[in-house]
Amino acid sequence: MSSIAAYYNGKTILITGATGFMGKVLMEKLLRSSPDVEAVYILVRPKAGQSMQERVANMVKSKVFDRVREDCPNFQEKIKPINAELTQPNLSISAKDLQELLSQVNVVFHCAATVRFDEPLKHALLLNVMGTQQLLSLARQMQKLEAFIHISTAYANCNRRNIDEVIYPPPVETKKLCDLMEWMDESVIQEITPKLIGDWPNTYTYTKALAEYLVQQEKEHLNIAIIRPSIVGASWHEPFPGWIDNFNGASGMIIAAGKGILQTVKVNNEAVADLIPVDVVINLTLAAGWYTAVHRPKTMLVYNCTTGGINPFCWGEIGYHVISTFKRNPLEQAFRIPRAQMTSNYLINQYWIAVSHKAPAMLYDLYMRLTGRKPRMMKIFNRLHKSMLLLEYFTCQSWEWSSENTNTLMAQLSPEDRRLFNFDVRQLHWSEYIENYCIGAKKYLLNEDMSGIPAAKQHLRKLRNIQYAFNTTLLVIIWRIFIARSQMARNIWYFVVSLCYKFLSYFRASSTLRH
Ligand SMILES: CCCCCCCCCCCCCCCC(=O)SCCNC(=O)CCNC(=O)[C@H](O)C(C)(C)COP(=O)(O)OP(=O)(O)OC[C@H]1O[C@@H](n2cnc3c(N)ncnc32)[C@H](O)[C@@H]1OP(=O)(O)O
Ligand SMILES: NC(=O)C1=CN([C@@H]2O[C@H](COP(=O)(O)OP(=O)(O)OC[C@H]3O[C@@H](n4cnc5c(N)ncnc54)[C@H](OP(=O)(O)O)[C@@H]3O)[C@@H](O)[C@H]2O)C=CC1
Repeated sequence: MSSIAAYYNGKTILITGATGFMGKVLMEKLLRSSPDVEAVYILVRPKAGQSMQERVANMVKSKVFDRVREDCPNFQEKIKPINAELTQPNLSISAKDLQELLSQVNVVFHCAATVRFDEPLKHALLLNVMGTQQLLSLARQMQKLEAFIHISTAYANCNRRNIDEVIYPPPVETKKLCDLMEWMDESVIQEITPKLIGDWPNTYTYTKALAEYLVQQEKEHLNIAIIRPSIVGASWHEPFPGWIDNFNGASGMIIAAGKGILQTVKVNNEAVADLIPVDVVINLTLAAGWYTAVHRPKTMLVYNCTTGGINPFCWGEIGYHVISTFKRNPLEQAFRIPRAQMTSNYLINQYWIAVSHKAPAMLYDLYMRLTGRKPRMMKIFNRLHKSMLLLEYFTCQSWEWSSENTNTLMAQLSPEDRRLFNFDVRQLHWSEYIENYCIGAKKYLLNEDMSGIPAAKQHLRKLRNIQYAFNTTLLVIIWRIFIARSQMARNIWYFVVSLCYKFLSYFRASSTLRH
């Protein structure tokens, strides 16, 4: 029997961020592998006009729980939602709920965070740092707590090239920064944010670095481990190959490439693309929870959860596999044929943006206007360019993460645990993974049926014909203008035409002689 699965049976778990991408996969795996888990408390806030109860009811119906639904049809009875808002004092948890949590919880998995790169500093700080601090002080009061697992990011220390499994000194004293945020005007904060975050590319990675330091400060009082995943992508195997439900990380760009919208992207083709499948991260998280609770390591362990050092794959190779998969399995109603110019050269990239993004968008919008419809392509491209600008920091350079703690943990697992909670990325076959990623994005994110592929291929053929016709017309027009204006161009043109004519006459004469 798996020790990890056995450990969670009978335990009470608290998960923050359970409605998010990783939280859902964590909850699913936990409920499926340890069906006798006592209860899984999840902190959920009402959102977009939906109450907490409505959100949870919708969530448990989602595809991600299909496997667990089959194995244990009453799995949702184990899920106990708690109304909470991590940015509010005491997390906005009612006194009754709080008592229940403090007396019951054995393991905390803290996944909630804002992952947006453009989040205003104040809000990122409130949620990623102060929210974590509040949760830690709650955890200190939990009577039966055995482990606290904090999900950070491998890019929390992206201002360094080599990142070990240690906590680095924080860029600033958190308390001072929080005090500043309290009295300073929002617009001033916005203005000084680049100065405050310094070497960090965005408020997300900066606040995750601050949160790591806070977590470490609790190591004397709590049994803690930190997991640092790199760019979390679609699942490798579980619950289904290619399962994905949001546009974060590389997913949005992959889909934009499949739709033929993204035709050029600024990347260093040789830089390592440190993608990590979501199920690998979750297996490591559950294994680390078990190890922290059962073996109680003397020091707080940080686990870098990355692929680059073990099984590297470059952005250039990702681009190649994404495009070839989408040519074989096209997305519906593509804007253009999938193709990707990938370069780290600013000028070349700007050229391709003008030629293959802006020009087609303008032409398309003109066509929409002429046919009495609302233009929308330029707006989509402006949004895409904004996203590309925020992501290029991660696609134009490489980092090296050490993974000793992760490897040591793997060595501690029984063969059964290693099979059920596999996080050995040496076995990852990239081309197969990328293919499943693209198909998963098509099926689970865009809700496209695989039976629509012949029609999508037909649509691509139509786009190819339109493109050929357009290019030929353009070439003829340019040439006609050129000939009309330049004597030299005319001479070249007559020379080429007479050469062709002579060649044809010779060919015809020699074939007549042969007969
Ligand atoms: C050949 C190709 C190779 C690929 C080669 C490049 C890969 C390049 C990856 C680098 C990856 C670095 C990753 C760093 C390492 C971490 O730490 S990964 C995790 C960290 N967080 C993230 O990835 C989040 C990054 N995203 C953001 O911060 C924000 O989305 C951005 C980029 C600022 C854009 O903000 P925005 O313009 O306001 O757009 P956003 O609100 O996100 O989306 C608006 C709507 O469009 C939808 N949407 C977004 N994208 C799409 C899409 N593509 N299609 C359809 N709908 C979409 C959204 O679902 C959303 O819908 P609603 O929720 O409004 O209904
Ligand atoms: N995705 C990735 O590529 C990576 C993620 N990580 C880390 O993994 C963790 C999970 O990320 P991921 O699942 O992708 O993120 P998601 O954005 O999918 O999920 C974030 C979760 O946090 C919750 N949350 C956000 N704000 C609040 C709030 N104010 N109060 C309560 N809950 C809140 C969200 O709830 P709601 O549904 O209500 O919005 C959601 O459940 C994060 O800590 C992130 O930093 C690390 C590396 C890469």
